[in-house]
Amino acid sequence: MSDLTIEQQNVVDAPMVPLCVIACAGSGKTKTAVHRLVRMRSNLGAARGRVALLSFSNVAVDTFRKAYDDLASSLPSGAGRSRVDIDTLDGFITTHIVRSHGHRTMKSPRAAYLVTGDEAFLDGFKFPTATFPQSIKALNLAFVSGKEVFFHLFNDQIYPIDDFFARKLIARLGCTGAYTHDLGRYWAYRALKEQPKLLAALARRYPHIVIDEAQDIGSVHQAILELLIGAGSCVTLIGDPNQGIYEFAGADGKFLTDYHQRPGVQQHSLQKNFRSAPNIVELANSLCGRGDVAERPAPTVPHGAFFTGYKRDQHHHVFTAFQVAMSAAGSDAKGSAILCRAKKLAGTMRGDDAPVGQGIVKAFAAAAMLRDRRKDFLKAFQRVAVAVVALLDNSPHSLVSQITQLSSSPADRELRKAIWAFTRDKATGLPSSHLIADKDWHAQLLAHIKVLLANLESDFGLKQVTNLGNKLAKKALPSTPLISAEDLADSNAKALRIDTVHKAKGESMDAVLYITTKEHAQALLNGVSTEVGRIGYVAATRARDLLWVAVPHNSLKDLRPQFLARGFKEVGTAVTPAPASTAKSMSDMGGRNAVTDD
Ligand SMILES: Nc1ncnc2c1ncn2[C@@H]1O[C@H](COP(=O)(O)OP(=O)(O)OP(=O)(O)O)[C@@H](O)[C@H]1O
Repeated sequence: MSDLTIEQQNVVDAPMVPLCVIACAGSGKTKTAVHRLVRMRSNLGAARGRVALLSFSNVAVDTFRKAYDDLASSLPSGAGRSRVDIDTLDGFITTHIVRSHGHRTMKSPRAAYLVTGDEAFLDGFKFPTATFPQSIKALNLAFVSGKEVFFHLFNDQIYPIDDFFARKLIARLGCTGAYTHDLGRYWAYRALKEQPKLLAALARRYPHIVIDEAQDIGSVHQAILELLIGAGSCVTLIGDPNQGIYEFAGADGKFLTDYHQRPGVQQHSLQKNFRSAPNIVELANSLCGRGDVAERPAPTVPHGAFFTGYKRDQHHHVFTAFQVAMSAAGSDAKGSAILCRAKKLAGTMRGDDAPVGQGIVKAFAAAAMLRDRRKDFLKAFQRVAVAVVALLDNSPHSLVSQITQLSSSPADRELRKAIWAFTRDKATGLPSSHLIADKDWHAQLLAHIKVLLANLESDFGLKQVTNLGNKLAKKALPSTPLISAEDLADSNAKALRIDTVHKAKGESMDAVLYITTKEHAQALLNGVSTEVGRIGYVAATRARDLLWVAVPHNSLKDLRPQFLARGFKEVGTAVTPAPASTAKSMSDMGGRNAVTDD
């Protein structure tokens, strides 16, 4: 453990009390949390309780699990090495509360199951809005001043849902055993409130809970944690309030920032940034008002924070110029990204095509694109599961969940295997998106689906609908391949990942290009007091060596003085790919004189 810094070591060595660790970007929260976990486990010795380390994404959980497996070998064999649970907070809640005990509170005769939101039977579970009825999937819950409040989001705006109506709708769905992601937390909270023995048993089983990325704890999560704290669990929070970007989902970071004020909570802080070059750490400090210290020396390659302009619909000029700067900086294309705030813009910049086909055929077409273009096999599998179930007659409401969630039933596992095989295998299952959509792709889809449905009937007793032809009609399919010619050519620009800031959270990247609107750039420059400002902060602090912020060309005049005042340098985008010898001049680009305005 000698490679920990003193501040990290202090967290690891702290007594077994609740900690509040406020840590800057790139400060090694992962390493610190895993070392702390090993120490806690070691301190507990043969004691019976388990320790839970919880975070918010599956990627973070995988990283923690690997790191724990490596480190835990240092524990003596009797130290209860395996009495540790590493999971997402929602995974923990689902496993220990909702799936095992939720049905009693939900008044469901069967165990609770998660719905994706696309199941056909959910058409009967909608709530009215000012415009059109919305699916229960869009119903959100928050605690405001200790009171449950129901709402939905539309165009980034929050709209309340009538309390009486929301409760009735949730209860009606609850009776079927079904819950959405948001409602899973609601039922977990209610189950703990209404089943005191369950709460006591859970707190006894988990006397210590450590939560990473604690700025993302929403109000319902917090209400659940408060119950566990009240029942005796010792909860440690680790996070960075400046990276709180889930306010829209009820996570305002206050639980983390105020936690140290509670009696018995020990406060810690991590202020060394291992990720970014010193001038990017300085910029981060200037945005958030902290005084964090860069652990890395300045790289010898061109590096730093730059801004530039782009013209409407001409992002590709910026992409090209950024790639030139990346090669001068020696940035790895696989470990770099173009980021933006909105999912829709990320999709447009990636060239995601508008979905084709209609109804169930559209779902299969989307699945084929997810598999062939995005290589996202899991999402493709989930889409296929929903589409196949929609082709079955009178199937149980929980069937999609039985297929897509890990189930202990051997029959469910076999069914899952069959749907996975269909998703993967282009020759006998979901046809290749390289085929002409309205001819070959659709014909193969029909033929392969018929075989699959026949097998599902013979092996699992699942009957197909009688109007299969109608459900799989060849409507709105183009007479070209589903996948575009550009994708087939696998163009260079596509080699660079394009994603939302939310997706890139927690990652380190060699080079980051943050594409902004004027409003997003202004929020970034204003600091971390708003959510959009914090989104900009998260984008900026992903970068190890190179950060570019691109703003609409016509806002450059207004924003330029503020960028320069924050320490950014200006670059133009009319850069032609240049030999490595231009690297030095890229590093020196700065101020108005060096600008090649486009
Ligand atoms: N004591 C240390 N010595 C050397 N490198 C370290 C140390 N602690 C952490 N690091 C490195 O710092 C980098 C950033 O760590 P990590 O990704 O855990 O940061 P983080 O605190 O989660 O950041 P963020 O909140 O911005 O995502 C990693 O490459 C990690 O290996």
